[in-house]
Amino acid sequence: MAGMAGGEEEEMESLLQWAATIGISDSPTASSSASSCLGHSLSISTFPNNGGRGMAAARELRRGEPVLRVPRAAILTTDSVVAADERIASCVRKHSHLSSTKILTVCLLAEVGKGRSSGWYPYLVHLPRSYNTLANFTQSEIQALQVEDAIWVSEKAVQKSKSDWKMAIVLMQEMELKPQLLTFKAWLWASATLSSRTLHVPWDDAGCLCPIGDLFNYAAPEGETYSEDLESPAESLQSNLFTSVKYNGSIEQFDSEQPETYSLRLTDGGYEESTDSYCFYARERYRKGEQVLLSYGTYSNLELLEHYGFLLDVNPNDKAFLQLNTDIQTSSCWPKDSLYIQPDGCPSFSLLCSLRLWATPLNLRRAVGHRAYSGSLLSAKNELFVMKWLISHCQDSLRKLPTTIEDDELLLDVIDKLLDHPSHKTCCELLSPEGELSGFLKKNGLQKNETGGCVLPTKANRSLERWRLAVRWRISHKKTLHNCISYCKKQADKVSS
Ligand SMILES: C[S@@+](CC[C@H](N)C(=O)[O-])C[C@H]1O[C@@H](n2cnc3c(N)ncnc32)[C@H](O)[C@@H]1O
Repeated sequence: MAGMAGGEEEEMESLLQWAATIGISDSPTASSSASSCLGHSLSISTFPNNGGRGMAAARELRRGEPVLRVPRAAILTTDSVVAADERIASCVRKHSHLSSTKILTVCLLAEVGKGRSSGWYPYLVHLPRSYNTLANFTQSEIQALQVEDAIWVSEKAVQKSKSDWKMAIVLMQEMELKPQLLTFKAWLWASATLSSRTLHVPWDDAGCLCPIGDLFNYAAPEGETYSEDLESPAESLQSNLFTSVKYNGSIEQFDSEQPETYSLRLTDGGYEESTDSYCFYARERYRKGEQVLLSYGTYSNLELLEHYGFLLDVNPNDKAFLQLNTDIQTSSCWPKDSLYIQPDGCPSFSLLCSLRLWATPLNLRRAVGHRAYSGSLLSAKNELFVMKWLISHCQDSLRKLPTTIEDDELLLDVIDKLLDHPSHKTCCELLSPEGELSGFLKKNGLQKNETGGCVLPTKANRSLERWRLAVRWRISHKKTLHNCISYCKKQADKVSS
């Protein structure tokens, strides 16, 4: 278990041993008496810059090769919790009007409340203690996102968590959960656990918690071919699931001697009814020691932050939305959420089409509609107008934001120093700057004389991590707008030459 401290490693060993006894395995020749469920295909390792704790290839893995199987008996779903406890079952029956995700959240808290007597205890103790999903952001951390849309999404996430908790509290009281499990803090923890870790199962929209299977970190899907029955990104978002791309084969083929079939699988994993187990496959070829990643679905950075509490510096699926007036939004029939700028600065197909139509006089729109919808340029004059409008709109948006990319990068540097060397002399030196940083320090009660030479309190440290995420998010948003300006300038030159 590369990169893990001694105690942590021992605890992890007990989880891997428990997992083996309940039939979780990364090997075709699984044995419930094995001392670990891993070792044949995978091992647990730490990837500091790529998700922290994650899965490493224990040997060279071929693309499409099965790497892990988790039997249904091991996964935690509402069904499995309820089946093991008649008292929980009867309470849940009385509250069947609650959404499946709220019920699973309550079931998770109920299992946590059982302590060592929970069948999933060895798994539950290894869940993260805290999360950085948007619902966990404080008002000042939300404001650090700077962009109105992103602030709105974050505030909505916080409000939704609060109202979900209020709706579920009666059920939790009836279950007689311990007082500390009835708090909003506990609810936030449980709902972030589900949001960031559940996998899709066909029988419950809330999904499942999958021991060991939820240790894969994320890689964005890029140019992969999905099977037709895959949920759309919107659907998978709605149900907060890892998107599990289904492989229409059988786990009977969990046999490393079938290279040709592996290359046909473009799958990460999914629940397979034929064997009643969750199965995971290598999404690409991995060398020994490399991190084995899973695609949870197609997400923009704001969506990753909302549901998983992280973002990618390079995310091919990121989207920057501009404030568009209603005339533009209604000039075509494209939905509002398809009107965005891609990370390379190129406007989305729908945005370009809408702008070209909007820039066309009303009485001529019908006549050029079919050309606009097929993605064609309408005229040099029209294109030039659209490009100039985009340039000035991006410049305006950037100007309205309180800081530049350069300011943000400097701030990020300071935050990194504070996180890396909280007890270092530099930490004290960093405590004097004006603006955002001094606001943060005040908010956390960290005046210069109070931090000299000591470690940052846990609460301040976590806040700093979330603030860092907000600053990284706004940098990537601003970069996209700058890229759009460059893209449009080039297009405008091309059209006018
Ligand atoms: C399903 S868990 C993966 C295992 C997790 N690292 C753990 O230690 O339990 C998903 C969480 O891992 C982290 N994560 C996954 N992929 C990541 C990535 N590419 N970069 C940063 N964090 C990532 C995020 O905190 C996310 O919410």
